[in-house]
Amino acid sequence: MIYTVTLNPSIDYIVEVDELKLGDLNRMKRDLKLPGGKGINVSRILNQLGADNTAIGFLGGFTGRYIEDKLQQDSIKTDFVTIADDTRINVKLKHGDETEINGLGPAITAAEADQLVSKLSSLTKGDVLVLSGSVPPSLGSDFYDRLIEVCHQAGAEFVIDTTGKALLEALPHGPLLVKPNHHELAELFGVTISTREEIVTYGRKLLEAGAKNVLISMAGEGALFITAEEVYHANVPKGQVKNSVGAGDSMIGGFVGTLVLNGDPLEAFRTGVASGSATAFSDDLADRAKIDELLPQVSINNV
Ligand SMILES: Nc1ncnc2c1ncn2[C@@H]1O[C@H](COP(=O)(O)OP(=O)(O)O)[C@@H](O)[C@H]1O
Ligand SMILES: O=P(O)(O)OC[C@H]1O[C@](O)(COP(=O)(O)O)[C@@H](O)[C@@H]1O
Repeated sequence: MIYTVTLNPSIDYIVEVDELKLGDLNRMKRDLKLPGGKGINVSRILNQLGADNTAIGFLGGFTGRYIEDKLQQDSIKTDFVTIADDTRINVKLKHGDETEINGLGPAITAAEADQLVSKLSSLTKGDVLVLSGSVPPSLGSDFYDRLIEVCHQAGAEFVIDTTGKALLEALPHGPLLVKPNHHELAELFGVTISTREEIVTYGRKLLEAGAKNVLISMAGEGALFITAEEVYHANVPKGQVKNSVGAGDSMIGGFVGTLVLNGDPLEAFRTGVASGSATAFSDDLADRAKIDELLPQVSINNV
């Protein structure tokens, strides 16, 4: 079983304006509310691919209920801890460009945090825990360490998609997959990266530090898959970008779902790229039909 963990879910409020006038009244051209948060997005893609999974984490208040309802409408299995505070709302402003304003997240009590850890007591060998997104400040920056320890004791695998110190500290515990984008990779090492060779150099450092598989996504420039033996590049299909929020999460969902379903890492890479692009070319996250349509357009080359 795959479990996705979203410690900090969100309603993604996507707002489109023709032109953004700061300090003035702007009227929306279009708006859209989506259940968001990185692990939740991964679960939505896993469901499209038919990979059995359960979404867990913290949800609270009217915003939490909205997300829970939406996930149930999509027949996604959930087992969230209900918290007293409201789940956050993240604003995604589309004004020719995309500007994101993400909330810090709700207050989570020690008792609520313990409840989440207890939910993982049934974790066993063969399970995969996908740890995705930011950690609400009230939980403390080392909360992922606690979950990784539970995972380790159970002999389960984990994937981690977060940034900075939390990601670096998770590497020695051997994540099945990490997927920074090329900007996050540069930030992680405090460097500027301008060539593919440099991306490979720093991507390899993530392997050396303990990751089993490394994907580096580069938005419209394709993606790299770095393993202990090989480096592969995938192109991205052509299409009109509608909304790239959730493209990275879709890539992780496509990769992990395919790896668990058929065990072929290159097919997992191809499906990951097709899923990311299918989301970029959709208003909401990708659906199965769009992923299947794009799959034949993704080719993978050894570099
Ligand atoms: N402009 C784009 N055109 C085609 N595919 C895209 C585009 N932006 C994102 N994608 C797809 O989504 C994947 C992840 O996107 P990226 O923006 O790199 O991740 P993140 O959302 O984590 O920053 C890419 O590898 C690609 O497959
Ligand atoms: O937890 P964070 O880092 O604030 O990220 C949450 C945001 O990331 C998203 O999951 C999208 O992530 P990606 O675009 O990286 O795939 C949104 O749904 C959500 O608003």
